Amino acid sequence: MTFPRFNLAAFETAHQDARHDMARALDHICRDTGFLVLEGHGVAPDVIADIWQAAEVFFAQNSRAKHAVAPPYQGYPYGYLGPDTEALARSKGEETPPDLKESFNGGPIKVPADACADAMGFCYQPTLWPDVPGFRAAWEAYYAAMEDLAARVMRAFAVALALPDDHFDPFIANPISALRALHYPATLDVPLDKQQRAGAHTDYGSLTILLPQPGGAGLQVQQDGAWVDVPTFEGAFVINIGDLMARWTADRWVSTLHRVVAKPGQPARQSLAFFHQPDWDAEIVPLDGSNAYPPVRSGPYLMGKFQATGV
Ligand SMILES: O=C(O)CCC(=O)C(=O)O
Ligand SMILES: [Fe+2]
Repeated sequence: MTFPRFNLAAFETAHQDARHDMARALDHICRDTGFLVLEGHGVAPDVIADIWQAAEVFFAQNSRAKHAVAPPYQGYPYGYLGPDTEALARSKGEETPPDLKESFNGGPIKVPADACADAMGFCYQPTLWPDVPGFRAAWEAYYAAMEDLAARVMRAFAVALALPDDHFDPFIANPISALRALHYPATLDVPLDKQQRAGAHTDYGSLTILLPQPGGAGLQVQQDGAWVDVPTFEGAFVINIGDLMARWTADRWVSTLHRVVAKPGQPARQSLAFFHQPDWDAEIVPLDGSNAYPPVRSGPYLMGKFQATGV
């Protein structure tokens, strides 16, 4: 399969017929694989290089330094998760050994003044900043760039769904997205049975913006029962649809099962995943007017999903 690509800047500047054709192509991709390579994103190379390097420095620290920013209690959504703490396949009810990875997680930079108590107790808990020079500034700059980019992608999505381009704007005024830096240590031996770098799962939210290790292999999507490699392109992101968007579109669009495969002798791999999530109170009702799914609020929906993956 040739992996679908979409150029956001070309879409945004296209006129009438060309724009319509691109929107149709985007709709097809989201119905078919729900994964695409995003070009023309306009994120400044410095913003990417700075967070990439800050994450490398963070993960290169010893375990004690990393655990200094571990979640203070179980269920705290942010901080450092060491090896043996997460198995993503459990979100699909599959019992597997823990994923061969470690991660650092952070939440929204701005807290709205009227956030409710449940939101304050979950997604608006503070990000725990590691003692790595320049980390916080690099992280916040990248997070802000991802928030802007996700809003632009949501506009393209609206057009692809034959809606006004600002349709989603009121739902993503104060998004509760999370940013996750991932490090997959080099694999020496054969992993345990069913053990992966990231077990097969779907993402939870509206869309994910992934920056994979340049030239690195391992991310795979399931297509017709087979695992297909996702290619990496220098300077491009990988975008995928999450469960909430599939639900929003009444399953017109697919939230595709994916994993990061583990094999013996792999070099270390790093990636950054931005999980875009509409405002806590955004009510997600099927866009086609059907009753395919009852309404859910974005925040409680996310909280419910979050609980299943700890080991
Ligand atoms: O690291 C990657 O390439 C993908 C990770 C992923 O799918 C996730 O964390 O949800
Ligand atoms: Fe994922």
